[in-house]
Amino acid sequence: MKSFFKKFRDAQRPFCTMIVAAAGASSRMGGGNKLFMPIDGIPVLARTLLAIDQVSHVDEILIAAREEDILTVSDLCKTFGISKPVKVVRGGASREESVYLAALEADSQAGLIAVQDGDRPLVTPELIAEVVRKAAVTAAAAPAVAVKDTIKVAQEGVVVDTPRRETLYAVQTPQAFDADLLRAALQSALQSGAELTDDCSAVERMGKQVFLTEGDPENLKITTPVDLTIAEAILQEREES
Ligand SMILES: Nc1ccn([C@@H]2O[C@H](COP(=O)(O)OP(=O)(O)OP(=O)(O)O)[C@@H](O)[C@H]2O)c(=O)n1
Ligand SMILES: C[C@](O)(CO)[C@H](O)COP(=O)(O)O
Repeated sequence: MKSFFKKFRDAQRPFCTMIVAAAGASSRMGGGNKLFMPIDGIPVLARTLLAIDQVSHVDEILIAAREEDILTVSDLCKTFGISKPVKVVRGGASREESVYLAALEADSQAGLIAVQDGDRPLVTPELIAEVVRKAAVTAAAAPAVAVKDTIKVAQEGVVVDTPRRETLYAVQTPQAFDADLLRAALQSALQSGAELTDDCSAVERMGKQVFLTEGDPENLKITTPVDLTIAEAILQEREES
């Protein structure tokens, strides 16, 4: 933590590495790598990278990809003219492992590491910048939207609890952290075998506070085929407005 604040003082703002998690199996998409599927002619991963590339708070991009996709991902960065320094590294068996392996490759100056899902192509540069700014003063930040549905906790199909909706948020990416904190938290989570679905959870396990910024309902994750259709519709609406 001390080194983070030192880097922040020395450089006005900390050097920020953006990890893009792109080493998944796309199993819920039901065939093909979703990250290369086009939305209005531009592949999902390219859209994500183009948004990140516009954010002045981000200094380098590290993409975790499956071994067999490393060349394709490097070519995609060239084709779409990504201008920030980019490294493509081999991902792991789980999302956490992919992020941890990439975090080990971050530039030694990095005071902050942000983590973006490769499959959130409608993320905006403004949302990214806000999360990074918040993490620079809190050490851990993530965008979230209040849930609209009533959420049930159930076991074997039977409801066991109904948490108060005012306390519930759907968290998105990018999630941004002090670099040393994130590496330590992911290492600890991986060693303990904890199964986590986001990076904040690893930091929460360390007893650290995570601060929420305003998420965007349009920052959807492309998970199943219908999400491609929804994303196309959102883009069309953005173009018309
Ligand atoms: N071992 C893994 C698993 C996931 N991811 C990435 O983490 C993001 C969020 O994961 P998810 O949406 O679950 O993607 P997949 O794991 O590819 O999807 P599925 O669970 O349907 O296989 C994706 O950009 C995915 O490529 C990763 O980098 N490494
Ligand atoms: C990190 C995440 O996008 C936050 O909403 C989400 O938890 C990833 O989940 P997945 O199961 O890897 O799709």
